[in-house]
Amino acid sequence: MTGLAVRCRRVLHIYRAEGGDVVALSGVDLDIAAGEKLALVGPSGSGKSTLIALLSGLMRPSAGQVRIGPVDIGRVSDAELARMRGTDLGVVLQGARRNLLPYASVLSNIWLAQRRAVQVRPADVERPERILSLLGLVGMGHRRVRDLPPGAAQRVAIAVGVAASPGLLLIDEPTSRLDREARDEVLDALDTINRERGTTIVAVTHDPDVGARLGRAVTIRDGRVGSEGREGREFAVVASDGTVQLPPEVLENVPPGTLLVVEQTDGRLSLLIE
Ligand SMILES: Nc1ncnc2c1ncn2[C@@H]1O[C@H](COP(=O)(O)OP(=O)(O)OP(=O)(O)O)[C@@H](O)[C@H]1O
Repeated sequence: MTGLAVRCRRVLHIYRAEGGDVVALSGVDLDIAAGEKLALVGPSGSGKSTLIALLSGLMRPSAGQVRIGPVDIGRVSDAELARMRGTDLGVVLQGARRNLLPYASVLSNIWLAQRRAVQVRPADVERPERILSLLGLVGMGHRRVRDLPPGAAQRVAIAVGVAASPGLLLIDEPTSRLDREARDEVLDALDTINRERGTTIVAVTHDPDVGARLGRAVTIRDGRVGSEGREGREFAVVASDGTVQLPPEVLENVPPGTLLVVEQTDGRLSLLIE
């Protein structure tokens, strides 16, 4: 299927924990066009994995709207959500081998991932050999997953993630613990999938080069969109409630409660400390 667009509005997510509730996301506004590639970056604990879990339909938001294509994840039935997870949404968890059956062959892993889609929309499902070729894995179909080097295992995990031809591929840390060559092969594979199939790709990463390579890098900070990098420039982002996060280096000099005067002149917006 072709790429799916994503729309998040004022997304809030709270984990109910014994020691007290944790607000993991506190008003995320984010639009991703169909067929776009995007990196989610940000400090540890800022909410990236929570956002990916919501986009992959593993959890529903506590409040706000998460829309994948035409579907509102918060309102759709459990059965429909389960169908989407086996077909429209491809998920690659952190650590390639967590996504794979180690004693099965590469081709068996791909066939298993296609089972649901073969029943629901067979016309969209590509031959496994074609998927191997998309990911630069030609000739590896009969190898056992446990015998593969880390870079190839990561590409097999991605092959499994895209096996059902999803419109949205979500991938957590696609290049962590890979050497430079393997990392480039993984990034090339993501480019090929995006270019040839129009799949929307969202990757969580701590690697700034991955963010730069994907073209758009959204920084999640304190459970919200903190800033966005495009073509080497970093931008502040206005949220739907009108708030803007100041960059951390600016925030160091502006303690909470500081009064600012906002001035707008000829397309220029200035914040002045009184
Ligand atoms: N199952 C859970 N129960 C309670 N709190 C959780 C749970 N999962 C995550 N959190 C908390 O929610 C917040 C956001 O966590 P999340 O894992 O989404 O951040 P992250 O940006 O992905 O971090 P990392 O880069 O370390 O993976 C953190 O404060 C975390 O401790």
